Amino acid sequence: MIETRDLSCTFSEGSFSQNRFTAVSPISAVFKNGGRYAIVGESGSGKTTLARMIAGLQKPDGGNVYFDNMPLYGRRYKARKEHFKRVQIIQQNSASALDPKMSVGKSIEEPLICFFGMDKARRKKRCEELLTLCNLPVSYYARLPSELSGGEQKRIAIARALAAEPECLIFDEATNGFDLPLRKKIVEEIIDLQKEVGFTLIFITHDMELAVVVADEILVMRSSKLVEQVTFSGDPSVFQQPYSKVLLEASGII
Ligand SMILES: Nc1ncnc2c1ncn2[C@@H]1O[C@H](COP(=O)(O)OP(=O)(O)OP(=O)(O)O)[C@@H](O)[C@H]1O
Repeated sequence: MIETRDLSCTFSEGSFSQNRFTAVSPISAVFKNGGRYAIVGESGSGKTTLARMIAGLQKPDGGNVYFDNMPLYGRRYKARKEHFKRVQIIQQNSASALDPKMSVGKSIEEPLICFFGMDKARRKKRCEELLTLCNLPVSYYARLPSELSGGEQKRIAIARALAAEPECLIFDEATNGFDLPLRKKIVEEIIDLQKEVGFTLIFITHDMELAVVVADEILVMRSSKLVEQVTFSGDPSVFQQPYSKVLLEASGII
């Protein structure tokens, strides 16, 4: 189980400024193993920063992230390999995170070497399994990222993340530039993968329409704050806060 307790983050307002602004105000939330969660809110509300703190990539200013009650951050925090195995994050610019000179196969094999020390033959086999799992042909093994479409690059990023066999996968939706059918297809694929593999899914989006499809637990964020966290099973009246209703209305759900 992942828990954030009073987790907060501020950033400097500029290189020459002493002032700081709050990207995430203290947030306490629970993410149970194998659950599907969505963090939804407008651009700049702090969703990615919250996710990056959970992923061990952004040190908080206050509070902590707990994995089965063990705190992640200490006074001399250094990002640790075990944590990256536990939580994988697919960030908005996942395609550009792929090394353009590295073949798809090599990219997916990196975590297999790093986390499992697999030999060449086992790596290749596992890599082909992951490509198939992510609806890609095994013949893509030798391709370069530049030889793939945006949607295919996203699937490679997902396959690479799953290679680590994480407990939790954070998917920063960011299908900017993708048309709606492709966004929906990738979302459907993520849900299918979650059901098949069983990781905890934290799905970040500004689109309530996607959040209600993906998640059974929805966290609504606005201006760095957690507005509410609701368990959702199809009935929009569970949302109590006016801002959540604005998002539901904007998506045509109510
Ligand atoms: N490394 C950073 N340094 C300074 N400011 C940052 C940094 N990262 C994020 N911010 C700022 O923190 C605020 C929250 O950003 P964040 O990316 O978490 O929001 P978001 O809800 O994920 O937005 P989006 O949906 O547009 O990705 C924004 O005002 C952003 O400009």
